[in-house]
Amino acid sequence: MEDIDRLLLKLKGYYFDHLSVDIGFIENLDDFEIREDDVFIVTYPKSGTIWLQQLLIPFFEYNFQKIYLGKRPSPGLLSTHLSYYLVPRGLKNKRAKIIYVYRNPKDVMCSYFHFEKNVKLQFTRTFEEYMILFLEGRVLRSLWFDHIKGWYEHRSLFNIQFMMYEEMKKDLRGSVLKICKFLGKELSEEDMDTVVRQATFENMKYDPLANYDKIITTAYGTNVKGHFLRKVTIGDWKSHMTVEQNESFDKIFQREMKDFLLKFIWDVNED
Ligand SMILES: Nc1ncnc2c1ncn2[C@@H]1O[C@H](COP(=O)(O)O)[C@@H](OP(=O)(O)O)[C@H]1O
Ligand SMILES: CCc1ccc(OS(=O)(=O)O)cc1
Repeated sequence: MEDIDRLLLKLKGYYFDHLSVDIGFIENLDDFEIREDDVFIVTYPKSGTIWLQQLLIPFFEYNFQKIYLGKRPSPGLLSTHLSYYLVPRGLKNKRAKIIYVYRNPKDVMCSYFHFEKNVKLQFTRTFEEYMILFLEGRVLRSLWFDHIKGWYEHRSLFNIQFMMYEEMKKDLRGSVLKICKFLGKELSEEDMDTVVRQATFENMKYDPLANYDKIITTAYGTNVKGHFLRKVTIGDWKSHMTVEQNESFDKIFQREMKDFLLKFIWDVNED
């Protein structure tokens, strides 16, 4: 497992991938101009980023199409997996709004494992090996615990709304209402119906835009086997993790997340 540091690129203490990273852009992030009406979707991978995006909007630090973001239309809607300390100064000054989507980390890990397996053809790790890397933060976008704790503990710096993937899954309409309230937007019943319908899994599952098909094949090649939209369940981890793996995950989770205030939903029957 020693090849991780060759496959990934650590910049400013955070893992990026060689393929997509624009080093100059990352180095100058602090000065990137943030506008009052910008909205940022912030996630750790596999937490529901694309669900929030719905339409093809530029991925802040992926930008394969080399769109000049300085000329983005207003309001700008951007998404990022960056850690709180890497984002532009303007965000830390509450210039724009941020929606942070989080998901229970066992399902994140399982979703990420499949994504890596499907997209990166050289990926040969077993689930057991992947779990070790995930829990050590030796994966693209580094440690899940650091990501969520960093954003949550520094929330007073930002104009930020936290959303839970599992709550969106259980009550999409209620979640859209919460987002609208945060963004100061009011939707008619009809528009609300359209937004909710467009964001259902059934509607997005085979949508090439929602699955980043073009971007992914441009970046990773045409042999890519999988899609971004996969299983979409709460508690998928139960069909991946052994009792021992689950116990060791729980031990680390309890140590890392002691006193953490946000709640998590691990099971589809849980409220
Ligand atoms: N409309 C939707 N409803 C529920 N889950 C969705 C969704 N669109 C995407 N997802 C899920 O979000 C995960 C991908 O997250 P991201 O966009 O951050 O990479 C995948 O999880 P699974 O692999 O568990 O199915 C994907 O299926
Ligand atoms: C914008 C395309 C893209 C490519 C790869 C991604 O992977 S990850 O979520 O950062 O692991 C995301 C988006």
